[in-house]
Amino acid sequence: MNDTGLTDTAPAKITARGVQVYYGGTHAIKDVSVDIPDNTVTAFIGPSGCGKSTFLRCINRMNDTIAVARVEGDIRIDGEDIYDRRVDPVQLRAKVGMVFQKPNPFPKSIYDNVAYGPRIHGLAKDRADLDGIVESALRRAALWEEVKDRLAQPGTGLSGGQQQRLCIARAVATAPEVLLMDEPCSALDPIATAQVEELIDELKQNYSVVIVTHSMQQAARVSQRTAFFHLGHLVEYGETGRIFTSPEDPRTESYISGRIG
Ligand SMILES: Nc1ncnc2c1ncn2[C@@H]1O[C@H](COP(=O)(O)OP(=O)(O)OP(=O)(O)O)[C@@H](O)[C@H]1O
Repeated sequence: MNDTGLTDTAPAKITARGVQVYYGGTHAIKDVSVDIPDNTVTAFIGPSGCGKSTFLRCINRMNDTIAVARVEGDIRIDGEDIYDRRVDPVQLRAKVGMVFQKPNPFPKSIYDNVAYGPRIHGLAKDRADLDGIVESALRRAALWEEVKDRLAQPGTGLSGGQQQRLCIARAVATAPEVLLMDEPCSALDPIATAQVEELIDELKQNYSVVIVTHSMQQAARVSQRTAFFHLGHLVEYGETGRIFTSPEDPRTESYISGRIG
């Protein structure tokens, strides 16, 4: 590992090279290169406005939906350039699922929330197959036992923590390989947060999970690797324990000791 965030060993799931993001005249991400491994939780931390969410959104081309945003550089998943003209962003987002800060279930039943992606991507051959996909996604999101008897009820009727797990179930239902989470616990109480954190730990068995968090405690609890961003730069990236106990860059050290941010 060198200090720019590149690994020399195992092949990375996600590789970024020389990524720049501009919002009109604002240069939000400055020459970021990073290798993100599979079956790992990677945390993005840093002060407000440093670009964590912007960089996360590059990984499933969500910045394409922002008219003033411009992304440059190279981002690959399993070696495939996700910005290649032949890549359909809708297909990409099935492969790279995203969970947002505020739980945002669709105004549909619990079942239909989870079935939505598999339906639009034609992943189920019949109703029984779809039922199986929905059940398996809800189980992966540790929600099945709580909702199996009320699948026809609205997703919006669940508690905040349950809604967030429903959104995780919706994301995993399309058999993604990468899960992006943008402050997924910030609207949750401590008990729901603990449940979602436990779930994140389990999800890494099947996915490369990347989480933006404002909570250093959360980054320390859930992630194996941490990337510290500051003013659009990726300042330091490495094994989470090392970043928190012996950061190499004075900016990282200032942030984790509470002097900036
Ligand atoms: N849609 C947008 N249009 C214009 N500028 C934006 C947009 N989104 C973000 N920015 C700017 O890009 C920079 C990085 O913002 P970003 O939201 O990625 O930071 P962040 O580290 O995730 O912040 P926070 O922790 O506060 O969510 C900031 O200067 C922000 O004002």
